[in-house]
Amino acid sequence: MNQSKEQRILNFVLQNAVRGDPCSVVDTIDKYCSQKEWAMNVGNEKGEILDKTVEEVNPSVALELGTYCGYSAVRISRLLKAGARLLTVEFNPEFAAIAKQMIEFAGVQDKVKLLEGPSEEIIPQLKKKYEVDTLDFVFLDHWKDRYRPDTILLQECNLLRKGSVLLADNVIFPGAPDFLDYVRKSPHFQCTYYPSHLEYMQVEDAMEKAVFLG
Ligand SMILES: O=C(NCCCCCn1ccnc1)c1cc(-c2ccc(F)cc2)cc(O)c1O
Ligand SMILES: [Mg+2]
Repeated sequence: MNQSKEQRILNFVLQNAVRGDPCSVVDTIDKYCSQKEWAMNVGNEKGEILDKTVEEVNPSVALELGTYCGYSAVRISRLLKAGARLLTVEFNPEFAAIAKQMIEFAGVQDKVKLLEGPSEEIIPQLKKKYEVDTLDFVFLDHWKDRYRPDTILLQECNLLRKGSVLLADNVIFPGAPDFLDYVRKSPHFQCTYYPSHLEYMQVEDAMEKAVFLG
């Protein structure tokens, strides 16, 4: 049975990165995906925007929608203070299995909880099943047509508080036009646009930050 691309990425990390060193895992994934096989990790250029936002927010509780191979889960969790945690949601079981191993190899498993399933089912469970009060930071990187409905669902579930920060990947490519329109027109969000490029490519992309105003 031939390997998946995601399995090849994981194997390259297991063979070339330093166990327990999140930065080396991030750099090794970027090396593989820029030189050998493209993959939809947020990448280093947009990753630096992610880093700056996480450092600015310094979240106690963070949510990621769209784990994929765990690149941004490792990237985010390496910046979290002691006791802070990241909940990351992945729908695809194969991706989740790869991400679990990636997170463990990076040594950030104590900060990260990987939740498998559809975001529309998991979000309403966060308070009671996962003991979340409100979310300080949300990274949206899953199906682009789920950004807007899940942002509405987060509000309906009272998971956002005044100052909660949403950061969305790919708002230009593949694009999330309905999400951009929604948050930019909503009186409940203060938005900032960060032009960038698609991971490992010279294609235009961008990230949108949307701060919940309550
Ligand atoms: O689709 C993307 N991500 C979601 C993957 C599935 C999420 C499953 N899931 C997890 C939780 N709930 C649902 C994505 C795509 C691209 C891309 C760019 C160019 C191109 F030619 C093809 C693709 C670049 C990204 O940066 C992306 O993030
Ligand atoms: Mg993305």
